[in-house]
Amino acid sequence: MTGPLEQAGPEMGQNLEARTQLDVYTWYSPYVHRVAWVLKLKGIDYEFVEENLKDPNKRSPLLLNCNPVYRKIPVLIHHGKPIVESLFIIEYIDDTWKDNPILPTDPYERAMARFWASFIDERLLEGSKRVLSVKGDQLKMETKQVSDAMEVLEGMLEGKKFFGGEKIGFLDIAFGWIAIWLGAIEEAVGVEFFNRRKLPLLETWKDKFKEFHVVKDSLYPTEKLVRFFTKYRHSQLKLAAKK
Ligand SMILES: N[C@@H](CCC(=O)N[C@@H](CS)C(=O)NCC(=O)O)C(=O)O
Repeated sequence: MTGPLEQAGPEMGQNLEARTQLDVYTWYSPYVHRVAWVLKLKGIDYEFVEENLKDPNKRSPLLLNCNPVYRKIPVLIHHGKPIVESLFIIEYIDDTWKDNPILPTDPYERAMARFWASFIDERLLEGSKRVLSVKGDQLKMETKQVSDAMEVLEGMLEGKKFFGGEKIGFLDIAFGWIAIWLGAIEEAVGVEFFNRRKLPLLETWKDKFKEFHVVKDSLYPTEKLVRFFTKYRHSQLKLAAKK
């Protein structure tokens, strides 16, 4: 999926489903999906503007203006002001549209939620990108790091339905890509992160998360993701071989 995402009037929001079905360049982006899940969860209408990320040297003037530092998507434009970085965008949305809050209100709980969300981005999101890009002993090491992080998450689900407790919250949204993307990465690389026996709570959470109404609509066939990650892996390994 893609960005920038622009909050807009109801007429523009009505086009959302059509636009998300048609997106071609960045449909795979977990960062964009997590923002879109929150916008949908809160019932916020928005215009979805797609960015073609194929050529790293070609970025739209809109993206370059909105995110001159990282030149990455997603970006949320609200009242003409851009907000970047998916987790910050989600916090901004939660602070601005108060219905269906997803972050805890308690300051300590909020700080912890931020801590775990950044743990997940570093250890799991970046970790699984590294898994896709290496072979041999390095692959074993990176796979173990991701599996260890999964075990930490399993422990956090003890006695809970969702990471947010009884209902889906900030961490479920931040971790959500795991439920959808990680299995496809396992298949593309031929490794195992999700061991049903070792991680039964995460397995149950994964199934429940995928059933959640805002998530259900955004799922892609696993084969499409596996094909995407296989291609990505080949290009990364080819690049590494040239170095
Ligand atoms: N930490 C950022 C990561 C965003 C990110 O990596 N976006 C990718 C798409 S999945 C991107 O824009 N890549 C373009 C590039 O690196 O040039 C976030 O949470 O929003």
